[in-house]
Amino acid sequence: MIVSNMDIIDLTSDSEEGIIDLCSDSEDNNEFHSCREYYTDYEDPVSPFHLPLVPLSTAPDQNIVEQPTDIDWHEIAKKEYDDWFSSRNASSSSTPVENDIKRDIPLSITYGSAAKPEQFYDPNVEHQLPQSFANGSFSPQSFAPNHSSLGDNRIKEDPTLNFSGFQGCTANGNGMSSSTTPTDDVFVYGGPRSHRIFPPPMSSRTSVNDTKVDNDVEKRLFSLDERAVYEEALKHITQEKGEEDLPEGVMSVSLLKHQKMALSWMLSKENSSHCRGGILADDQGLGKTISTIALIQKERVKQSRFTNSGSCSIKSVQNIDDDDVVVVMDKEEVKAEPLNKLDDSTQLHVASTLKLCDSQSVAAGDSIEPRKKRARSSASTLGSNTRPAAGTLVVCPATVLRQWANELSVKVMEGSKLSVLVYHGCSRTRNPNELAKYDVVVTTYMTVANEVPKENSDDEKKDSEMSGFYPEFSVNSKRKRPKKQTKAKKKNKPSNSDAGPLARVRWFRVVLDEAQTIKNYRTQVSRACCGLRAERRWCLSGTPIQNKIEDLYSYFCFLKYEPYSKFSSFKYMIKDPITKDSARGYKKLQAILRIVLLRRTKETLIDGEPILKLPPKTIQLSKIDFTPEERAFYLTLEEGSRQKFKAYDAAGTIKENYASILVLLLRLRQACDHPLLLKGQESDLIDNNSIEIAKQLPKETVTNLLEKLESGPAICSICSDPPEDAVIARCGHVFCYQCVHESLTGDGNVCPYPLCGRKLSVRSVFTPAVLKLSILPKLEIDEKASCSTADDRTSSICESSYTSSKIQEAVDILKSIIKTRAITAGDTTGSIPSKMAPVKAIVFSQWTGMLDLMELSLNSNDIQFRRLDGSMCLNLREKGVNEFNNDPQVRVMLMSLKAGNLGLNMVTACHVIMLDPWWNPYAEDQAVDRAHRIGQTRPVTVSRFTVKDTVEDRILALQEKKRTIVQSAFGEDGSGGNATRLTVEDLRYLFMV
Ligand SMILES: Nc1ncnc2c1ncn2[C@@H]1O[C@H](COP(=O)(O)OP(=O)(O)OP(=O)(O)O)[C@@H](O)[C@H]1O
Repeated sequence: MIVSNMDIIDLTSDSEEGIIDLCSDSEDNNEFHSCREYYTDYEDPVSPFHLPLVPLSTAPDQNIVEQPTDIDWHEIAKKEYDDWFSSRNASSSSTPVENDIKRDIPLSITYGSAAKPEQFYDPNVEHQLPQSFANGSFSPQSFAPNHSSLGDNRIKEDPTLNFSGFQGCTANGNGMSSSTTPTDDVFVYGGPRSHRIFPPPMSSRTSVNDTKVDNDVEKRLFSLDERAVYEEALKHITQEKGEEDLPEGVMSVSLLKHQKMALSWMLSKENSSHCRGGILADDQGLGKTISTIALIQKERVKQSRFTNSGSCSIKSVQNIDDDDVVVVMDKEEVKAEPLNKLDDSTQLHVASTLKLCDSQSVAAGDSIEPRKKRARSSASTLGSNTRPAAGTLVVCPATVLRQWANELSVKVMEGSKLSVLVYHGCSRTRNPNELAKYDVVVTTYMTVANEVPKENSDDEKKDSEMSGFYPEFSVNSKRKRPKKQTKAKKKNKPSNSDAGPLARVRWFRVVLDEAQTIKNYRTQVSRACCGLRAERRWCLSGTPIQNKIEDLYSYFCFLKYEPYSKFSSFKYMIKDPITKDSARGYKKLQAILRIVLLRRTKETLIDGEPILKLPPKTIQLSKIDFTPEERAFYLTLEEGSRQKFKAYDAAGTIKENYASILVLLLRLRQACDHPLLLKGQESDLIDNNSIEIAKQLPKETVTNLLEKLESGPAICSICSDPPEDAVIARCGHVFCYQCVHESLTGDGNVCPYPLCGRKLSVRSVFTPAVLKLSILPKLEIDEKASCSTADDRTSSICESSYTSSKIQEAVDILKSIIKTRAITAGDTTGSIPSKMAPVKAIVFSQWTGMLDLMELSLNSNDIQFRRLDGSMCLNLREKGVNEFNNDPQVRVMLMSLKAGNLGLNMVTACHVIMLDPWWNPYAEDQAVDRAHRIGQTRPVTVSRFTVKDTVEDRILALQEKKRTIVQSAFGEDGSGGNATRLTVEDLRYLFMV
């Protein structure tokens, strides 16, 4: 049985028994299993999906009436028609969509009698039809919508539309009416419930200058854009969801069932013709890294062919610039270096030898021969027009760089080792040929942002800023542009020599780990990732949507998932339908996602069994009471904030004062942790190197920067919160100290502010104290951000020696954990019970100031701990994590939520304490999953702290709202949500106004 993606959408709402929501990721109903059951066991001989392309006018009413299902296809078809028709008529002026389409319309398209029907639809071309249609297995009379009831008057509304002359409506051998269709027929393809209303070809027209008709044509072309998606959906729905495995001796671990399924899906995606890659969106800790390593191994032969001879793949490579030439070079033996030699500036050679076979042997388990690469062109001949073909590039946050390298080494057997280069640090090679020598190159997002130049011109940039979207990156658009334009554009395009090595090779595959890093498509990092040349592209993320549906756009752009990789198309085809009718819009999105996204949660069942036998995770919400002094302090602060908010509200200036209001909220949130957090610790953040750099700036610049930094509330563009320990970059952008340090750690030297992309190092990011010290003889720090709310009664609680209620609660829990004798790990996963392991805990806070205060309390209680935050260098972070994982004396890990929530494996902890709630619940989920993941053998307890009757209670409620949007997009619940950043209503709620 063949269905279209759109059919799925509609069927879900009518849900007959046996028809399951294919798009949902039902927690108690495994989708693959259900799909298989349905499509093999359930036959619907008069399925709407067997619909031929039928002129509406040929459909007699009785066909509709006689349908054996309860679904009124006629009514639905009518509605579809209405929708299509009204949208066609909706806009007469040029929309961004139309503009895009105009750009993309081949100049050769002509109208009138010269029109080529195949521009729109060629019924004689078999591959355009659903299988059943092509095979003639459909029922010709079934479901032909009743044209008469579709309203001829609507057709007549637009007299310029003359559909006569369509010559191709025949379907050989399948019983369909083969008559030439006269005027005013519209053709329905894929079932009357389908959104696929393919327009007929244009008929006699005399002028191409008729704007209105041009728009009509464009609308039609536009709708045809989704044909490929539709056809892909057909494949994915009928396709058996199988499992793939690797032969013995390739990986050092056996793939779990869901990982075999992921491997099968990834293979099918990589070998499909439409969008070669996708989004693996399994929950954190389900093994996305392992599945990806398995994929690399499985496709190793193809990768080898690609890197060896480039030419075999060049035709299938998308986004190839016309100046690209695949170059193959000599490959030398790769020498081994131990993993522990890795430091920030080291390129790591993990494998001892390159062992690749020439033919299909890896998958089949044949012998693996050392690979020798032929030189087709020597490195010295590489000019700006040449790009060596390289293997797989893994891009990940700096924190997990080493973990990736480690997994690539440890999870692969000796005989199948991959050569791995950790490409990171200041002394990394500048030679692209070096990168091409490795099977896998692992790098950071910042390195990519640094090396892959943005390719849109200033005009485009301006246009983007004004219109809110980016034109397509030139790697993509260039392919479609006529040659003349390409030449003209060339002067705006950075030359190869401007780009770093990452941009100067053609990758077989690019994998973005923690792909939510690129969710803001305006950022340099997102645009740089899109600019990488690759044949296959993957996003790995347990939380691909964090705030809003637009988060997906970045991934679609990176994946070149057409037509949604253009913002205008994304908006028109995805965003707008959700705005207009969220239930239907989300259903469509689910279908679109289904083609490129595989998501299983830890609750997913496979064949009735849990996807993973993890020990249970218990979440305890600890509602803490303030002491009377803390309450008094908080109430004073709250009342002041509420009054200010009310004043903004009364003046109708909430939106204008958004940043100020966030600061009010920030203070309330911090007061819940410890009153001292309101004070700021800037005197601690004085870096002599930064002072030296600031001293070299003109005094006027320093004054301006200082003025901007102190002039008023700003929002850190990295975490979208008012900055903790605000710092200003040389280019004038303000961030949290920790956020920008995290972003620039190691080698990142691009300003992370959207659309900025200027070179930046941590030393060129200044605290107010640094700026002042660079121009003043001695520090005169303004204490205006001090604990000014404190009166005599409450001033004692604004000291670092004061243990706040939250800290006390955390310390009490930690003390009780430490008292717990080391326990034998349970055997919940079926693995061999581990030896006696001490009970350990991870403590998360979003503020480094709170971690500082926790440190003081832990020290005074003789609790050994380690710490990880965004301002630490990678070596220290890795050292801290290793010691926590391996030293039995170290019982606590203090982690910044912003820096430590991604990627890390910390299953030695079985207790997680979240000191403060964050707006985004997914950041918290990710943090918790450092401990609750494969390898965890003990039940995990999560303690989430909130202080009673404070803003924190209300944040928890807002978190739930945020979850709605993600659940809606993935079909994980029935409602449609629209949680984005805080709305005015949210703010009123938070301030209880
Ligand atoms: N089949 C397996 N056998 C043994 N260990 C496994 C297997 N699959 C995954 N693991 C281990 O489980 C842990 C989590 O796996 P992995 O890091 O691949 O998950 P992930 O989905 O990428 O997580 P995150 O989203 O947090 O990055 C790792 O320590 C990994 O080595």
